Amino acid sequence: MAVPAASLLTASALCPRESMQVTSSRFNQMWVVRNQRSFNNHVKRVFLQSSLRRSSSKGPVWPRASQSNGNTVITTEKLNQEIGCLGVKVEEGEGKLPKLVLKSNGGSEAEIYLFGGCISSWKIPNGKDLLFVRPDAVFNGQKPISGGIPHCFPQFGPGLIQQHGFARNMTWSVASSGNSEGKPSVTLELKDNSYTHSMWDFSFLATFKVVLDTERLSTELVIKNTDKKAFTFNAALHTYFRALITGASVKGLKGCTSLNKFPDPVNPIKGVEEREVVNFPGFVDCIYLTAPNKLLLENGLGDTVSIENKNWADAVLWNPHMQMEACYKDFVCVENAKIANVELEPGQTWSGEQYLSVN
Ligand SMILES: O=P(O)(O)OC[C@H]1O[C@H](O)[C@H](O)[C@@H](O)[C@@H]1O
Repeated sequence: MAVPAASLLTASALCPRESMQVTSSRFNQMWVVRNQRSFNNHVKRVFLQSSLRRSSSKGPVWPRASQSNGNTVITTEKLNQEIGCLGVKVEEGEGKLPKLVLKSNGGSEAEIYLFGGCISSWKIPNGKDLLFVRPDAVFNGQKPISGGIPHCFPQFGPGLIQQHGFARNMTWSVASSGNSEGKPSVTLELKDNSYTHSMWDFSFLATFKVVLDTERLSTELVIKNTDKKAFTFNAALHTYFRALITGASVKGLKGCTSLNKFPDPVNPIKGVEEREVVNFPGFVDCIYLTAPNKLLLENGLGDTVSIENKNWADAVLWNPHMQMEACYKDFVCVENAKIANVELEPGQTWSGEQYLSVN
């Protein structure tokens, strides 16, 4: 299946600083004046906490553009000066965690928490947020954000390290930002540190590029082996879509080999999906191997979301049903995944692209 031509690369030009300052500096100044004190306090707190944790080889590292060691304290103003540009700014999010806010010329919006490199919101021009954050999600920089598009890396799990890996549990830094023809973009990055080495003893560079178009949210995850030895990993984008569970369904999985993790997640039942349209009548936790590059989600709220990908070989459907009684009716997870291990020799890269869109 063809992947949309709207390539991530075409939107990669950095913002011209001069035009960025003319267009967004007043807004940023106003925001900085209003928020700098509490935000800086948060920055100091995070820095102190992470310094303490670093001494015991644990915990997130505060991000910095042009990061060398990740330990430098940076203010909102500085962060905005470094990465803010037309359609991209830094704001204080839930729990005072920093988030990037992207606004396209076409009226769509996205929010990305640096903690977890997690896209928490994707609003199409009519204001509907097509992503979902669970009501029990915490924004304390300690636990992964339960919602939006969390990363599962370097394992989907279950496996030897924490469920879904550590990437959703660390603070990513901002490598660059840009705006091409009204489409804002940011590239986040995550590198190994003592925390990751304590679980998975390899050096890596993960970059995550996000481009927001009017009706499309594109991402590209690139994993590079920066070690001297080969490593293997697997990964997923654990996307939570807002939905009405009784009306939600996914098309495109018929014929795929399925690994049904219900009732025993450690010994999934192998089968073949025979349904044209897969819905969510109860607990669902199922891996689909070699899924097509395009799935269609009817979210039950009147939207058809196209979920396209390049190189995310597999898919996962998940809904916890009564295990999460308070919210299971309001979302489904349709995840692009790479379940089989990818092996990377030193210097090699792997990339996976995801394109979410509505008509
Ligand atoms: O609660 P989490 O760690 O975010 O994981 C939530 C779920 O994610 C995936 O979809 C897995 O297939 C499930 O087995 C898991 O329970």
